[in-house]
Amino acid sequence: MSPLRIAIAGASGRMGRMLIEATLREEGAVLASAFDRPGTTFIGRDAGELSGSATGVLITDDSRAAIAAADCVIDFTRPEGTLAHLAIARELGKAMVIGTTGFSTTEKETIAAAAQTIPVVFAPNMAVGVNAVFKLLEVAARILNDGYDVEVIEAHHRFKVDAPSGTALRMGEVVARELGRDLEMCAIYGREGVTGERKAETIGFSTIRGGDVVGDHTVLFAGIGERIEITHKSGSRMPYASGSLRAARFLAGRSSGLFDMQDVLGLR
Ligand SMILES: NC(=O)C1=CN([C@@H]2O[C@H](COP(=O)(O)OP(=O)(O)OC[C@H]3O[C@@H](n4cnc5c(N)ncnc54)[C@H](OP(=O)(O)O)[C@@H]3O)[C@@H](O)[C@H]2O)C=CC1
Ligand SMILES: O=C(O)C1=N[C@H](C(=O)O)C[C@H](O)C1
Repeated sequence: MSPLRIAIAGASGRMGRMLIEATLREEGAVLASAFDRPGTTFIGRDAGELSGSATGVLITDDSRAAIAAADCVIDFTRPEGTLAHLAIARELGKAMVIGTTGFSTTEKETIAAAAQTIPVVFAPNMAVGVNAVFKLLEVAARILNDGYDVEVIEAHHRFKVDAPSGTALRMGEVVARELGRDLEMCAIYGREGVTGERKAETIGFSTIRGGDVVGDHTVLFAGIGERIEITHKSGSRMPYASGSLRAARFLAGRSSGLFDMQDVLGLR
């Protein structure tokens, strides 16, 4: 069988570098191309340079040519970049794994529309452990149900541009769905001043940004006389990259459809 050809978008970013390293290690996959936006320092340099291994693949700013050379694009950039790459992937009939976070509702609808013609895995967190936590949250919410206040706390590095994290929002969605609530109606994003007493049906979000924290998430169920905390801590970005390659393999041979890591991991 011919190897799965992978294109990495945002190649010189934190995740881009990790994805190049993971692709080079992945059996049955090859790094077909690596690209970044025009003006980025690493254009024209070897894609392996940032992780210390020569690949012969140069980072290009020609996104169309890079996508054309691959079977699947893995994209961890910014919403506007991802949507531009998605339009090209759709036109060329290529699969796409999207890890970017911070999309608006309308932008998410654009992704869903594209997935009617190409296969897409779109997930705020590709790590197996985080996806296991989503399942644990369903169970916890089902059992605890009433009488526990739900708060989601997340911490990330100082460079992160969106808040709350996509993972924190998904955790909130998972718990809200299980409790029969609509997150859009019950989410509280930070508190300040005289807020009044906490309303029972709300789900609160707290965001910490600092240093090089890779990504920590806790969901707190606070009752009277007891507290339950479900926590995931990332020590490395490699689990996100490995999960993305697993997602790319999952898409091989599919013609269209919108999936997330729960589908990839068979957790539905
Ligand atoms: N789903 C998951 O498992 C995970 C998701 N993420 C998400 O992935 C995204 C990227 O994170 P991270 O790697 O830390 O970010 P970085 O800022 O380190 O990297 C982003 C890369 O994308 C490029 N880029 C920025 N804007 C555009 C654009 N408009 N068009 C094309 N390329 C662009 C950047 O180029 P330049 O340097 O020139 O700005 C850079 O190379 C974030 O949304 C983050 O939340 C992160 C980790 C795990
Ligand atoms: O920006 C990051 O770094 C991360 N972003 C994702 C998110 O917003 O949930 C996933 C992970 O937490 C790292």
